[in-house]
Amino acid sequence: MPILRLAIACPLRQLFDYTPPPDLNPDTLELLKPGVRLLVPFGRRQVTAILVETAAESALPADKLRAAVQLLDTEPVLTQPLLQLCQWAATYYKHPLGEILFAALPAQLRRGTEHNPAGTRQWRLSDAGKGLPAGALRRAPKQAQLLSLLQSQPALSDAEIASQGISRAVLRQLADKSIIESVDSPLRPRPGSSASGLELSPEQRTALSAINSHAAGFSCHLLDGVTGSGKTEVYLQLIAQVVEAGRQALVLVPEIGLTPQTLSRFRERFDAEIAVLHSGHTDAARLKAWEAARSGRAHIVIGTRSAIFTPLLKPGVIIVDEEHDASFKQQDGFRYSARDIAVKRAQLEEIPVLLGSATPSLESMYNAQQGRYQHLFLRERAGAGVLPEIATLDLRKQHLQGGMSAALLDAVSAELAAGNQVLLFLNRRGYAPTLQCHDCGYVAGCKHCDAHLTWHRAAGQLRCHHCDWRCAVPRACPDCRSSQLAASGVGTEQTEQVLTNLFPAVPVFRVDRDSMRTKGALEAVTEQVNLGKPCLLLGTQMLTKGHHFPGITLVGLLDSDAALFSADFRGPERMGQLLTQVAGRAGREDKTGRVLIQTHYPDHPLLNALLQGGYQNYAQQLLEERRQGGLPPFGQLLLVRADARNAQAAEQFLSALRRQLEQRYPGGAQLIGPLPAPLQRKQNRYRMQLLASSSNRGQAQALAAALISTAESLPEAKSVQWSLDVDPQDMT
Ligand SMILES: Nc1ncnc2c1ncn2[C@@H]1O[C@H](COP(=O)(O)OP(=O)(O)OP(=O)(O)O)[C@@H](O)[C@H]1O
Ligand SMILES: [Zn+2]
Repeated sequence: MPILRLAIACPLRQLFDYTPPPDLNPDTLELLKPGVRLLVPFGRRQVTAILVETAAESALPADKLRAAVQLLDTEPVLTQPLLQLCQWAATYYKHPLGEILFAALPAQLRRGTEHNPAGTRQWRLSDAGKGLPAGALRRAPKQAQLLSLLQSQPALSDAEIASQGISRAVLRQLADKSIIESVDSPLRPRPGSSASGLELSPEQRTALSAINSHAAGFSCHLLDGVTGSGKTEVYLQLIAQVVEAGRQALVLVPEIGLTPQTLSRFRERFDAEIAVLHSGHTDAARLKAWEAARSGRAHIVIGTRSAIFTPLLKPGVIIVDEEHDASFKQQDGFRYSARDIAVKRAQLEEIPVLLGSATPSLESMYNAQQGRYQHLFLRERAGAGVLPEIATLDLRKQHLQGGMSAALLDAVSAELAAGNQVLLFLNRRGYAPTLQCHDCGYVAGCKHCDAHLTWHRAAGQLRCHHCDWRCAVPRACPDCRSSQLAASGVGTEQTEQVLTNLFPAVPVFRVDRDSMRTKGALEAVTEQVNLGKPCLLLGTQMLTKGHHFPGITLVGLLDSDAALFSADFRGPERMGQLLTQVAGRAGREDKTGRVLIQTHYPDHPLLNALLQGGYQNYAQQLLEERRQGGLPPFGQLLLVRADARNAQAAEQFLSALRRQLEQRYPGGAQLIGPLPAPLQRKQNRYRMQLLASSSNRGQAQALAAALISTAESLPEAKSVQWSLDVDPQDMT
């Protein structure tokens, strides 16, 4: 009997040994392939487990080994390369494999429901079955009937077999005799499955053929194309080729990029099955999409971050759109980068991967410069579009209405009068970021976090944007009883009100998390805007990605100052990306566009570098600074976070961790901290950090392993919650 080495969804970084279910007959032992699920006793419960490998013996004594209860699958739910990918991720991110594998499964399969891909599984004759003569198995008429059916047809589904009055028992009997075998419905090439694409520009053609010249085997390409340069068109034509060759394309988009507009662009182009994986879907819908991907029925799989773990029968290409986007990094639990995992997956699946962006991350830029990725450029806008002119508006000493200067408002009204559309960007929702007492200076703060409360005027509430705590707006100052409570700062709700008053004749569409909460709200706005009539679009980050509004000729950025003074070392990179992406919404077709950036610091060196040199030169300058600072991509970072009910406990844990590491690895690593997190108290927990950096990857991996084993052994760990973030993106 083989020993089954199983992964179980629990925080332990180990596999668990079991013996096979006792009632499994010897012929079905071969069903025990890595990637199948089993039901096993675990403590006093029964849980679902995934077979990772089999072994001849176990380190446990035989009487300590427990038997699995039931085999749940006849086919592995995770493909071999995917299993390998998860194992790689467990090692790289130092995260328990069981949790990673179970996160990769749809919820229903995690719970241990038997997996019966009804209607999708197909059966065909095995080689042994093909060797049988017509009319064989005469003594078992039902078996003979199924055999003869399969002798006349290449494959039949479960449903088709059942419709012939043949029971599952008969099917099992033939399968057990290895006369028939199940096939996942083969993906057939779909020639002509796509409506013909646009005629590519020379740059687009060069990019596409560069990717094609590597089509067999692994290769990684960075498609670095200015906003509106037709990157999506390159993806679509690449996907068409992949689908026509009978393979599947996996497309990752940022969380807010998976808009109905994006999807309809794919649906219009392809007469192929598209599976969409999105956290907003119900469990049942997710399972269906996942199954379509795994069985090979779906030709195209589109999803956000976690879709990178979707099993594919015949992968042909992986595309990561807006590869710089922060939402590709998971910020809690299993803290992985879907972009980095995409590259690893392509390597394991031996297929090309394409990372696309108008504002590539410094990591990808550097990888391209080092020759690890092939750098492909689209320097011009596609079709008739030209890149917009960008200028700053000095806010100093200006009178502002709803956060807008007279100069900006003049520009807005001129565009509207000319029949054009305007987009205004303000990355702050609510009416005002703070409510302040004019008499004593009191500022309303969250009870549970070190943060100000945002005033949501329409709702009559103050809300914490960190923990979502809410309370009614006080009538008087809680400190001095004065009634002089006033808004300080401007949020989208306030700007919307000002715009509605100033431009009563044009519709104002506000797009932020509050106004777009209801299903279909964003579609409704997009539809209105695409009618092309003059309108004002006002929004947060939600408006920056995946949107193509051809009628917009003016983009205004209301407040760019906050981004200039970020505490995070990635702040300048994010600012450059955000400004470039927002600006890129202007003048996307035949109309030329203009961008106005409001700031109190028109001479700020970062702003000037970006506006004068464009994102490419700006990024180059930032890379140089990172090199000098030994920061990513030149060094690797590991961030240990700890939080506790009191600040001392978190600090003591991290100090102890630091001391131990210094003793064990003198001179091996640079450690900074423990330091308070930028938001030190959140939901009544005190948060501290210890940052470790290393100049090479091998060393960083060894250090990460040491961090984990040391932290797990510290007695101080009992009173804190802690986690390790490998390649942290957000240091808050
Ligand atoms: N070869 C082409 N000929 C004519 N028009 C094109 C061509 N390629 C793309 N376009 C058009 O140009 C516009 C912008 O293209 P697309 O949305 O693909 O750009 P993008 O680079 O993906 O944009 P983003 O800035 O949103 O990342 C679209 O309307 C598209 O239909
Ligand atoms: Zn709070």
